[in-house]
Amino acid sequence: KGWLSFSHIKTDNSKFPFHEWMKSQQKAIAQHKSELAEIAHFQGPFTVRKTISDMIALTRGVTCEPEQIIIGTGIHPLIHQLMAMQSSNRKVAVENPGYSRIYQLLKSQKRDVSPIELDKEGIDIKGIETAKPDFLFITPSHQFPTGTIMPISRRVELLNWAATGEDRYIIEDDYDSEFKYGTDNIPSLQSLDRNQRVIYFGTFSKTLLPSFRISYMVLPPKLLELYQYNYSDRIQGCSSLHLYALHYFIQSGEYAKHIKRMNQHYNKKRKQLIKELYLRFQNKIKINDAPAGLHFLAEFNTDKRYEEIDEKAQREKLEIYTIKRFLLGNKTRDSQNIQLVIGFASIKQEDIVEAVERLYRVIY
Ligand SMILES: Cc1ncc(COP(=O)(O)O)c(CN[C@H](CF)CCC(=O)O)c1O
Repeated sequence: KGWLSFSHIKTDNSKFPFHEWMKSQQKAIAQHKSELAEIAHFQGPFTVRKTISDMIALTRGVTCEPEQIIIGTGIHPLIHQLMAMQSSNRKVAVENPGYSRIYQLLKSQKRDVSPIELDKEGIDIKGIETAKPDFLFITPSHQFPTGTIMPISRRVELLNWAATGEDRYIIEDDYDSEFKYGTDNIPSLQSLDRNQRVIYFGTFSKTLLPSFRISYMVLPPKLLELYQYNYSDRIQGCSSLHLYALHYFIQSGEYAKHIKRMNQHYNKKRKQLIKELYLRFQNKIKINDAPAGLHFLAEFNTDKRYEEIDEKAQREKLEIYTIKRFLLGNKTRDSQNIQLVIGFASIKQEDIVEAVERLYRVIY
C-alpha cells in the first residue's frame, strides 16, 4: 500500500489551472521582454506590487501603497531581513504552540524570543505584558497550528498594546486567510491599525503553489525607510517572469476564480474528513474545527507517548504531524492526550476513509 498524507504543508494541485498560468507567463514574456533582460527593483516590480496592493485592499482590507510592499521568496527571508535591521536588544514574542521555523530563525539570529501561551481567543495578553517584547509575531486569521480565529476584541487589545509603547510592532502573518468555510472573513489586523504599528505578511504558497516561493510584507512608513536604507542595493530574489505572470494571473481574474474553486473543493474534503473522524473515533476525539485554513487540530483520548505514535504512523504509511512540531522552548506537552495537526489539502477525497482507518490503528 502507498503512503497517505494528512500533511498541512502540501497544497492540492489537482485543480491548479496550469493552462491559464502558462497563458499568463506567455503574456509576461510578450509584454515585458525588456524587464526580463534586467534586474528588477529590489522590492519587486512596481506593476506587480501595485496589483498585490490593490488586491489585498479588496480582499483583506489592507491599506497600503505599492511602495510599502516588499516581495520575497518566502516569509523566512523577509522576516530575516526585517529583524536583521533591528538593534540586538529589541525583543520578539511568538505564539506557543506556534510556527517553529520562525522561532528557530530568530534564535539563530541570537534574538531574544519569548514563546507566549494561548488562551481560547489567541495569544495571551498577560504573557505579552510579562515578556515586554518590541515585536509580536502572530497569526490572528487562523492561529498556526491550533486554528483559533482571533476575535475583534482581542485584536483591539493587541493594537492598544502596540500603540501604548515606544516603537512596538505587531507582525501579522496572514498565511492562509483566503480559506474560510461558511463564515465570513474577518478583515486583517492591519486594516484596524491607526498607528502604523502592524507589519502585514502574505503568501501565495497556500493559494497557488508553495514551490513558487512568492510572498510579501507590507511595511509601515518608518520601517520602510529603514528597509530602503539597509537593502536598496540588494537583488530581488523572486523571478520576474513568475512575478509578471502572477500579475496577469490576478488581473485576468483567474486568481480570484481559483481561490473560489479551492474554497469549495477544500470545504468538501474538510466536511467529509470531520464526518469520518467522528464516525470512527466517536467520543475519543475532540476536533478544534475552526472553519478556516487547510488544517485543524484534533485531540485523541490516549496517554500514549508521541514517539509511539510517530513509529506506528511510519508503519501504517500515514504522514501525520503531532503538536510536538509546534511546541516551542521547553514546552513539552499541551495536554495529557495526543494532539495532531490534520491537514486536508493533500489527502484525496477517495482516500479519506482508508486514511482515517490507518489513523485509528496508529492511535489505538
Ligand atoms: C504560519 C505560516 N506562515 C507562513 C507560511 C508560508 O510560508 P512561505 O511559503 O515562506 O510564504 C507558512 C507555511 N508553512 C510551511 C508549509 F506549510 C511549513 C509549516 C511547518 O514547518 O510546519 C506557515 O505555516
